[in-house]
Amino acid sequence: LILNISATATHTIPSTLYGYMWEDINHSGDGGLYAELLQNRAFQAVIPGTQNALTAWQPFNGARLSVTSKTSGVSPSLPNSLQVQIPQVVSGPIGFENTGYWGIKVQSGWTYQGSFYAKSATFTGAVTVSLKSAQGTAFATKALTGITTSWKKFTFEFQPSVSADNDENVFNVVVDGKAAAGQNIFFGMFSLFPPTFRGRENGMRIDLAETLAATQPSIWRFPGGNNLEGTSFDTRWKWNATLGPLEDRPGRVGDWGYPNTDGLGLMEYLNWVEDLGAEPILGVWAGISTANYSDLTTWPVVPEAELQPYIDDVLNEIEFIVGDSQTTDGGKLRASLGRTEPYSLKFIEIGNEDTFQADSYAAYRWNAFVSAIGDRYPDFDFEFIATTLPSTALTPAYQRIDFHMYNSPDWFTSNAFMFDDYPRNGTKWFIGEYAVTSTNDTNALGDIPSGRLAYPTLQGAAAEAAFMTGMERNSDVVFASAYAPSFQHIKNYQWTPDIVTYDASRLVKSTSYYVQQMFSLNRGTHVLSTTPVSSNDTTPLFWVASYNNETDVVFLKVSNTGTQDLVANIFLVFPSSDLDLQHPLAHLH
Ligand SMILES: [NH3+][C@H]1C[C@H](O)[C@@H](O)[C@@H]1CO
Repeated sequence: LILNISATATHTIPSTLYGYMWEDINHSGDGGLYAELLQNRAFQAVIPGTQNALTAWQPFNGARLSVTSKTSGVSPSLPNSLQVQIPQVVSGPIGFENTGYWGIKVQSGWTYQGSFYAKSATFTGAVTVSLKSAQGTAFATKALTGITTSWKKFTFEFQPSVSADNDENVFNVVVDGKAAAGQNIFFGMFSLFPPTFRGRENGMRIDLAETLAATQPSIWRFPGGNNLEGTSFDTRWKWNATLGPLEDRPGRVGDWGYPNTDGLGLMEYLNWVEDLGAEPILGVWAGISTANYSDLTTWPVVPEAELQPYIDDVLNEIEFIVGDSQTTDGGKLRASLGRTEPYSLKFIEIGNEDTFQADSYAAYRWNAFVSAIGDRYPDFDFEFIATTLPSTALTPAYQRIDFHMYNSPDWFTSNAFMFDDYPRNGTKWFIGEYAVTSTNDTNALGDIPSGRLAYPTLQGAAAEAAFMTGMERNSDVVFASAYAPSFQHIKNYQWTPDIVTYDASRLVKSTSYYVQQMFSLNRGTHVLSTTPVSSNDTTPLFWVASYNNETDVVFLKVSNTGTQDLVANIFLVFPSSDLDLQHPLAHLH
């Protein structure tokens, strides 16, 4: 392949071009990026007496465990407690254990910080907590005393003496059998954290956070995705239920079939986005919930006459994020939670993938939210992003639209040029979710036997790269993009493929991860046009040239989607007329 790269820059490349879409799916948040080690830590969003109320908890040495709301909970937001009944006849330590999110990493030298609430009408003895292997080896232990008849919070920290050689470890809680015989003890709101990314309290798991940060994302779309929407209006993601002390966060049943602790809440997300140096793309709830995936047309929609409370909710969420800490309620609340300075917020996405209820989106929902936000915040030049079909006419007309692409390698390669002749009329696209999901050209979201990918593949990553060259070349109309979904806990997931797969202590970066990293780390500021001057067949090759006018570097990104072991000799040819030594492109890196 011989390419002519023009020395004249075409358009600028927006700084927001590469980043992530994020929602708690596949235990990407709880059990993933959010560093809490104990699963079902506060018995949130579970029904006492049902099987899953005790998810991740198990008795030790014969204690009888049950989740109850009959006794007052740790807080109004956390009505459920763990009731531990100690048999009449028992000797030795007795209690219960948490098995974590399918394991707990035990690392010597780490300081683990933990807490729990306890009360008992009769028992006043010591409670001993420890990290233990499944075989009973204790790595770290702490005894706590002072249980009273009313809830009391116990905090502790400990350092494992040695690292465990696997993740089959438990957080073990015991009392002395003789001292507790025949008695009831109640526990609630457990928490156990390892060290976190940048040491942030209630923060992120270091290895996973570093993996995402290492791709230098410049946008972070959150909190969803379907997980924004809720399986009912009342179980939608509620920004104000994800703030403040963990005792004040009720949690919810997420849209992906497991309870969300909401410990990774709005402020944790906004702090994380700042740590990444990225722009938040805030998804706001827009009046539909995902009742069931089998029939998308039945998803309930808030009638126009009942929309105002949800609009007010969004206005208050935005005030919490950007409001003045002296003069606005939202800003004062934010300051009271430790953040005086407003967060930066530019992009607001109205809803998520609202293509199944496009009529109500077009008829009133889009307009209602955009107008209300614009009226309330006239001085903020928010960029509103629509999430319905691009063909849907909206009032006001959308300037930016989020469209999702999950398809086969062939679809991505044959659509790599879809934006080359897209009208330049001011409308800009956010490919807010995309991935090669299947080798099946006619059913990209089927099951594995029908071609669905369990994990990203080299073929898929090369096809994604081909498509990305098109997005970058046309980044005057594609202002942002995000592979999705991001994370997958190998022990419990709902969607494949995903860009990073992990368990309690290890992670695997996929081929698609490295493609995202390559495109994101090697960014030009301007696109350069190219002309192939070779005669041989270039169909399997896709490329984009760019120039960074700060570092004075020319980038040429090439994807070889060919199946043969095609060797591409790439010669960068500059027309001699352009090659005056003063020209910024003369110093080729
Ligand atoms: N159905 C996909 C589209 C939706 O927005 C996400 O929640 C899902 C996986 O990323």
